[in-house]
Amino acid sequence: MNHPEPHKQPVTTLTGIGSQSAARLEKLGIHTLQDLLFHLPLRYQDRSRITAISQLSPGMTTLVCGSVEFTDSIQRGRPSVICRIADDSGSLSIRFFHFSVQQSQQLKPGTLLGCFGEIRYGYNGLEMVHPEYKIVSAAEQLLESTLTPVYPLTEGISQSALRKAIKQALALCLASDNAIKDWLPANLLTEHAYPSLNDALQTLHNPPPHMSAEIISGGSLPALKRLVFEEFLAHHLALLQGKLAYKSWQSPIFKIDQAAKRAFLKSLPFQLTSAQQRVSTEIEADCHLAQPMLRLVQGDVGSGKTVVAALASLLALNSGYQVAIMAPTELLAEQHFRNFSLWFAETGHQVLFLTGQLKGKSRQATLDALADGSANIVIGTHALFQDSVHFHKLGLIVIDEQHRFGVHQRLALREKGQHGGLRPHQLIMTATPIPRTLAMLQYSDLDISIIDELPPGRKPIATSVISSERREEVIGRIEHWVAQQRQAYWVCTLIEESEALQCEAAEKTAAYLCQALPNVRVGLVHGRMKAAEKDAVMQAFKNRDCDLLVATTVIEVGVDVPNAGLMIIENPERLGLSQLHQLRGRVGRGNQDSYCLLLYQAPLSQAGKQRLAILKESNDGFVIAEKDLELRGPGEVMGTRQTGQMQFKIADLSRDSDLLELIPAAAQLIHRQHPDAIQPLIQRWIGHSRHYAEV
Ligand SMILES: Nc1ncnc2c1ncn2[C@@H]1O[C@H](COP(=O)(O)OP(=O)(O)OP(=O)(O)O)[C@@H](O)[C@H]1O
Repeated sequence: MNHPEPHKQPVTTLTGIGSQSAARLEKLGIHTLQDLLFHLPLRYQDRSRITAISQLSPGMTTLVCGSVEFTDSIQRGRPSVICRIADDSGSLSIRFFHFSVQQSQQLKPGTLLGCFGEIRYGYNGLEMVHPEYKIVSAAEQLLESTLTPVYPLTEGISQSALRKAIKQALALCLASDNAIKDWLPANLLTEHAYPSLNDALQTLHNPPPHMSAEIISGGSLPALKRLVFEEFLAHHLALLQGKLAYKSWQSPIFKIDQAAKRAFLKSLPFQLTSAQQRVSTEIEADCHLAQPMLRLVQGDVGSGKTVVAALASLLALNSGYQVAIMAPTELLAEQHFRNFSLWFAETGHQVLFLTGQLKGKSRQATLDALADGSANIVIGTHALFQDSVHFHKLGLIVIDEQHRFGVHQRLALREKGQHGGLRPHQLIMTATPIPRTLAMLQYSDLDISIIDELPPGRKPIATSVISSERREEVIGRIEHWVAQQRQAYWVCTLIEESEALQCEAAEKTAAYLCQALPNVRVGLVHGRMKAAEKDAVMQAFKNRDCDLLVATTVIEVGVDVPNAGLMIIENPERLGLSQLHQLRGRVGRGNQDSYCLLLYQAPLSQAGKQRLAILKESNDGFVIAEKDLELRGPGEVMGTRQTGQMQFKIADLSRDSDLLELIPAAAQLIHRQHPDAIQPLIQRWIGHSRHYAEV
């Protein structure tokens, strides 16, 4: 093949890969030769030397070679064939299953047999069970000059077929005049002592035998580090690219109406903290430019992000633009709706509510009001960005709790929000402090503001870790608490994926608590209730018509009832620390004492207790997020709970996160000195994802 870019050729150009195998390889995400090159081994086998039989011990996976002494069929237990081989140092039983008569006949006494497999204890001492084997005329024929790669497979593709395909791909793509281009500049490679792309791929697919398999798969090998580095860099560049692309659009310039701002602030029952003021000023500066704002506001639970969003909205409204505010749950959307309706009541701006639950005529009326501009602010869930929603003049999008939506959704929304040649400003709010290194991957397309101060008078939430064996005692405490005119939450957590089970548990708990606490007015809220029902319960709780709110984790974000100062969280051991911190943040929102009881299911491991103790010791979301990262590793923290998280081909966050901090400087260097490398790097690792590159 003399293709100028052989790595872009489909796998069917290889000998032995027909359309059927190609379809199977697609399941591994392999379409082109380059995909094959980046399909790295899971581990390696050492077939570069033969182990003498006398040196074998159980658990070893190794190559042995000996001449056959005898071969016997065994009918006892699972039918098998036992072949005894011997070298100069001793003899070993090899046990085969599913062996045909023909296969056993090949193993005649005196035949030289090489076997690769694991050594175990058998009936008669050590044995090797069902190894890969080869009949040879000399032991040297068994030896391989490099470690043997073991690749992740898919049904219908054997290890040897994949090895052959990758070998061919390497030969075609890495031949000197056809080499796959190395887009990392030489000075970057030298700085980090990384090998070239060509060398890295050769090494990873065919490492020399002196490299230990652990070093390779443990992530400390420069060849692997280099590829991971390149992959992280590509993701970072893609996000930056998205930011630059968005920033190159025109957006409305919001004027700052000082009198309106003063009047608005005066109508609030509190004064802004200096952190809220600082962040508001940063937002004003962004929105005063003709390029769109892309700003993330990070603030710990209860730090007062909502009012900052309201001030940003005021800017848009006073400049004649509409505002869309998206919250991750109906509950939170409803709460924002109530707050905004109250705050903007005097200003004459119309605030509307739109969720998937809104149907028929009222939905149509809302859509009409947004389209003709009679509605100024709309608050809702994902439903805001459905195709049927058209804005008259959308100037600002606020996305609350954005970590729930993930990178891809955020970028998709950015695209949807455009109108009339102008792109709306975007403000993104999150209460989940993401450790700095991970923020680099999640948020490098955003400017970040941090509200690092809580409103005055907040007291730390006293947190206790209590065994579920003391459940009755805890229930007694609620009675006492409610008698003091305070309110409480009881949060039921179950395996998160099963919302149905979670709701069922909450229903049972509510029924039990109703019975156990006859003087306490118990409410129930869970994800399967209709919006109107939920709203009624929440409203009752807010109005103090309900003392104890039994809830699932739907109340995790945003819910704000300052008189509720006691929270019991059942089975906290099932949740991540940051999520627990969010939940706990529902209390401690006023200036009275507040408590959180983590009612764990006994027995709990030492490590589990240690994890919960972190919450007891700290009330700072950033500290907790860092500890969570330390304990669970970035894979867990970023991975499972996030939707739309990044998919990596090679990088593994739990192994490679130490490389993340090198990335911003490398990205700057590429932007400054090698801008031509940006697109190829993005394409190599991410492809033509619209979500990243062009918005
Ligand atoms: N500067 C302030 N002084 C006193 N109270 C404030 C101040 N700012 C906000 N609050 C009040 O603090 C509470 C929490 O504010 P808000 O709901 O905006 O927090 P948040 O940052 O969105 O928290 P969460 O992430 O938990 O939803 C609200 O009752 C709000 O009215």
